[in-house]
Amino acid sequence: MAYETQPTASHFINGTYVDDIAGTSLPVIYPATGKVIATLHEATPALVDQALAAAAAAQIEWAKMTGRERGRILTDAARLIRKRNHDLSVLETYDTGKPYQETSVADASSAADALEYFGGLAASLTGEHIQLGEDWVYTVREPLGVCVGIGAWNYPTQIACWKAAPALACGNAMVFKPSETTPLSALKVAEILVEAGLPAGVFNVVQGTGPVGAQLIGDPRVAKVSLTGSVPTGRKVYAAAASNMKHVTMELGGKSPLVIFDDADLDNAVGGAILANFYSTGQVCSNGTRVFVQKGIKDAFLARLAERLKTATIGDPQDPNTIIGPMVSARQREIVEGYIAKGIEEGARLVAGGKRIDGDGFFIEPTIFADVTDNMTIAKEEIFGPVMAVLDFEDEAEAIARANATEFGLSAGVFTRDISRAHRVIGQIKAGSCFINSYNDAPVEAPFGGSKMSGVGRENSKTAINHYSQLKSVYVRMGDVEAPF
Ligand SMILES: NC(=O)c1ccc[n+]([C@@H]2O[C@H](COP(=O)([O-])OP(=O)(O)OC[C@H]3O[C@@H](n4cnc5c(N)ncnc54)[C@H](O)[C@@H]3O)[C@@H](O)[C@H]2O)c1
Ligand SMILES: CCCCC=O
Repeated sequence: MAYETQPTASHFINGTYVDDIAGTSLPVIYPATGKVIATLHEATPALVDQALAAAAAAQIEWAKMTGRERGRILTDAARLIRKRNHDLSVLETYDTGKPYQETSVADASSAADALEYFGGLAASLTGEHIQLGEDWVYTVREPLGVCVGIGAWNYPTQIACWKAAPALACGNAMVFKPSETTPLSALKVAEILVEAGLPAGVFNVVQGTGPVGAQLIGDPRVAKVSLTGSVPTGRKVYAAAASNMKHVTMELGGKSPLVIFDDADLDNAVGGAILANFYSTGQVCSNGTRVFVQKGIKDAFLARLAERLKTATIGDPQDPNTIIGPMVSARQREIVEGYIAKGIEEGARLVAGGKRIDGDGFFIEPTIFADVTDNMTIAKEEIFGPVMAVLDFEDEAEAIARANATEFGLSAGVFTRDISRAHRVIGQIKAGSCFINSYNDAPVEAPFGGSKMSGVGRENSKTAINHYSQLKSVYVRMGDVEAPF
């Protein structure tokens, strides 16, 4: 990769880049060309052990610092990230294939938001005083210890910081394992944190596939595991963590509903459906991929959608004019193609896209199916690609029942001008992150996460602090102890 600010080795442990060529080779493929742009190595068991030992040692001193001191380092790192937004966005685009037009506004900047927000909170993380007559209890908010973060490939920089920022603010240390598909960006986050003053060992990055993640989770030094990934991986990670009673946060997949009523503003509804399906080439966990459109607006909705889709430039993701980039990998594109074939086979009406775009990169056309029914595979399973399923509905009660008929519960959206109906509908949908006349906003100030099979716990907001700290209660008796004998 002809890119001067790329990371210089595979892992970042104890404040510095390290490598061990004994680890299995991990080629990094640029999704837009299919070419190998870097070759990293998976962490060997010895390197994983080294990272955990560094984290365990560093955490003790890090937790002794005041919240204000810890917060200042995190906010300084946020400033550095913002200053280097261009370079980090170029790197994120190499890592993921997502268009620079997106990475330059949504990835490094979202990471900086998290560091800034939790850096700001760090000084105010306190316990409370509970008066009980003349006795009293005080609580102390303590860090958990060493936390493990495991990332998916769609938002590598953001995921690293959504996990690291609250963890570090609370006085924990972290070992982060990025997805093996997108290993580059988290290394730059580690480098910047150290440049901002983070003590060596507090944030470490090790590369690898599932077994590296499994070694991290199984280690007795680890107190908490936060995973962003698919439901099948979530089941394994949750089970492994549960056997040793570790804390968990699970940010998993979804098949979220977006309900568009007849009275919705047409262009806003179409815009919402675009944001809910084609951003990041459809590789967004919270995407509203089941688009329920009320019968009266359906034809106008599909026509306007088709018109707007024609204006989406597909191509070189480093070109600032490109709107839709490639899928992250050849494998992910094959999965998406499999779903498109299934949609056609099961009788959905293909109204746009559906084909791979010839060339070396992993490009595929943004795809829209209409006349989709609830029992079709494309309406039931997470595709994680640019495939929108449009389903018809008649009335509100039907839309709510069908929206909830899924094992997932990550997100949901509703478009209507009737604000009472908007709240009534969202109030009945079982999902963690919901939108009214909008879609896929994820400000750091608001909790983010899913219900049902989509996850456990929440990232972002003050709530995340509860997932990276625990309370110690101390009872103080002012009088004599009355014992039974
Ligand atoms: N809810 C959210 O916030 C959110 C955000 C982004 C992506 N996702 C979900 O992530 C999925 C796509 O990402 P993906 O394909 O990288 O997911 P994945 O489940 O295949 O992998 C996620 C991570 O888990 C690791 N892993 C795999 N097996 C493991 C094991 N046994 N032990 C420990 N770690 C293991 C992988 O190496 C990777 O780093 C989608 O389902 C998407 O919805 C969810
Ligand atoms: C909108 C941010 C979603 C993160 C998950 O993929």
